[in-house]
Amino acid sequence: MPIGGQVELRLVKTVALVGMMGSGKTAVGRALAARLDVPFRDSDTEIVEAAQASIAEIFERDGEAFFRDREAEVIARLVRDEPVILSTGGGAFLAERNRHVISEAGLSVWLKADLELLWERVRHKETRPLLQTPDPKGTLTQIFNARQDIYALADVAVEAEPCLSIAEMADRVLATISGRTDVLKEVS
Ligand SMILES: Nc1ncnc2c1ncn2[C@@H]1O[C@H](COP(=O)(O)OP(=O)(O)O)[C@@H](O)[C@H]1O
Ligand SMILES: O=C(O)C1=C[C@@H](OP(=O)(O)O)[C@@H](O)[C@H](O)C1
Ligand SMILES: [Mg+2]
Repeated sequence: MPIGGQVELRLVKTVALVGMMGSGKTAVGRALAARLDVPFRDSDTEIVEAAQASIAEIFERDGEAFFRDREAEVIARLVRDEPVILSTGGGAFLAERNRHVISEAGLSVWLKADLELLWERVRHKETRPLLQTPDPKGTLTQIFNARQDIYALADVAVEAEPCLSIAEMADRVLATISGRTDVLKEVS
């Protein structure tokens, strides 16, 4: 991908996007992969395709623990392959096994958004089973508070802001990691 003239950047290490539901992992990850011309993977999508069922159906039918096991398998498989942009599900980074495989093979990037922005993004969607409660905003707040310290373990944090489009967020991630020569190599 040519950036700023003749410089081309080649992804040599998987970049795993982590963070809360609604932080933009899926949307920004897809844009970032397109920008770098590398494959995009989303752990939720892989699970859904393998199970031939939605995330909500898997939670309902098989339970969250089953989903978390499939999620760990998918992430371990994906980080072994060629470097990709990998968008994880919001709960994935909580598990030590996932943090471990991601840190062995890739760079973790936390898309850090405040609660109001997250709520605006998830409030009208029914695709996230953890928010199907009588008080979804209260639940989101609890999850947010419980997870912040764990997301902070990521290698890099990138602030999400309401004024930034998906493409601008992808640019911001790229700008943040562009100095990491272990992740992006300049090809002339
Ligand atoms: N920077 C952004 N600007 C506008 N909308 C966004 C942005 N990032 C994400 N969105 C939208 O917010 C919603 C949640 O984004 P998504 O990528 O699914 O988040 P995650 O995968 O982290 O749960 C989607 O409708 C997506 O299109
Ligand atoms: O935060 C979580 O525990 C979850 C986040 C979801 O992914 P997104 O973060 O992409 O919405 C999905 O994996 C599942 O609903 C559980
Ligand atoms: Mg997602």
